[in-house]
Amino acid sequence: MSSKKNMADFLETTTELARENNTIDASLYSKFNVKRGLRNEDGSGVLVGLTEIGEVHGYVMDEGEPTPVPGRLLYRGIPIENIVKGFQADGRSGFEETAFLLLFGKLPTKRELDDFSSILAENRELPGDFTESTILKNPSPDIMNKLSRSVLTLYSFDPNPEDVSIKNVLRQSIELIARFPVLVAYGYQAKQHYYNGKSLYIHPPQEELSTAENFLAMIRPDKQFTQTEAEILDLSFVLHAEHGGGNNSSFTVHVVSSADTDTYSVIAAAIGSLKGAKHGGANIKVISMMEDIKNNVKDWSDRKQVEDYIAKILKKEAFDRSGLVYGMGHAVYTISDPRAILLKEKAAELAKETNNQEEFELYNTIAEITPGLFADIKKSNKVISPNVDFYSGFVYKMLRIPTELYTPLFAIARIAGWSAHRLEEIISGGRIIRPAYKSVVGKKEYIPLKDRK
Ligand SMILES: CC(=O)SCCNC(=O)CCNC(=O)[C@H](O)C(C)(C)COP(=O)(O)OP(=O)(O)OC[C@H]1O[C@@H](n2cnc3c(N)ncnc32)[C@H](O)[C@@H]1OP(=O)(O)O
Ligand SMILES: O=C([O-])CC(=O)C(=O)O
Repeated sequence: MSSKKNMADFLETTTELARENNTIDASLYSKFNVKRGLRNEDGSGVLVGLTEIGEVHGYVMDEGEPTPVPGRLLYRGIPIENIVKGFQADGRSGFEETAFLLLFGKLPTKRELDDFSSILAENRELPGDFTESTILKNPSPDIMNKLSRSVLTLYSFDPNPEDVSIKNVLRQSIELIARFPVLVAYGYQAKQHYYNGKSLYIHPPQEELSTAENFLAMIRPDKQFTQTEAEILDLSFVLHAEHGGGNNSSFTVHVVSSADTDTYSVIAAAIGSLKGAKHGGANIKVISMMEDIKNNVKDWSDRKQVEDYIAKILKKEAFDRSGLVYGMGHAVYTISDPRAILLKEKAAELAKETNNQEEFELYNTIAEITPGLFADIKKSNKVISPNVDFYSGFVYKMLRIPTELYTPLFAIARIAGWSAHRLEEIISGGRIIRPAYKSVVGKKEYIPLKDRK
């Protein structure tokens, strides 16, 4: 009998095997007209669904070619800028109104908004011994990982988890929208305590506070926050709440919902998608990329020095060697992402107040020079600009929010959009999503074990 291999030795001999036998000849994709990443040849997305929830515009078709235009984002047909102006003019929080709009397809009346806000407030508290048994007993170094495990565990606390009737899915969705800030805040506190040796703070949610206010109170030992901090976080929640059906996590919601599974399974899958560095996880990557740039560029005000370093990143010679400048580029937007424009305005205000103007200028320099460098180095005609993740982390940093919470903050907002897409898939989808993969391996013989080499 051969001696037992340990995992490290086993991987040493099998990693290349896995790579070799999973590498498909790149020319076959064009030969069989495969829409890689569900993208057409011209970069536009393959049309796979209809939605009334979110609309994302980044180009217009001109003589069959996508032509860049400034980005536009609409929730249920209403431009995002008008939604923001509306609640800001009233001096109230906007996330609850936005979640209602996304779920129900209309702006709430005053009465409907009050009812919805108080239902959210009443449902924030976690059930039974959930905090002790699930969050504190099983902390995670990663809050997105903790969030998805918490969501999956909520299944066991739900008296009616499998029922996919609209009324039941709506109930589950509202509970999740209410509880996400609590799950994230407690997951963070557990990490701080068990991994970082800090004191443990479990502040109960307060009924009179908005989603953003509650979140800030729950992550701070003294529960204190300023009105400006709450307003900016609320704005960020509104801007992150929805982005059409095609973004990776909302599409995940459509795909998994179409199999007729439970709400917790669907939302856990979406959280896994959002965590990715090319999707919501980019907001954390931007911060580590900026730290790397700050450490490697001597004079941030010297455009040439910054250019040289960004060129190195694009050539896979610096930072994480992926070749990506995080926070830049988008599958739909070209010239601009309207959310990045609004977040940049907030970043400018905060940078002035908190004396972070030098760093703000560095962000702006990178935003300005990357599109040109990208075009030159990658020989690409794809038009790129800062996306929502570019300035959001910098804004959170100036709000004194710890970095590991940046992607979870995205999830606290996006649960509203995911819930709306799940309902839309259940009500209007009606077919299991099942595209085709062509097998290109050919026929092979089964060889008996004793004859294999
Ligand atoms: C909330 C959000 O999800 S917003 C997006 C957050 N993600 C990021 O900021 C990560 C950086 N950006 C990216 O990776 C991409 O721009 C994406 C994933 C957002 C969109 O990508 P797509 O529009 O689908 O472009 P696609 O993946 O087809 O890229 C085309 C080429 O441009 C490159 N590219 C796209 N964006 C960037 C970038 N920011 N930096 C360097 N190269 C880029 C790709 O690597 C690819 O190169 P290749 O042909 O050599 O493989
Ligand atoms: O639309 C996308 O592909 C990604 C995005 O910006 C989002 O989900 O907010």
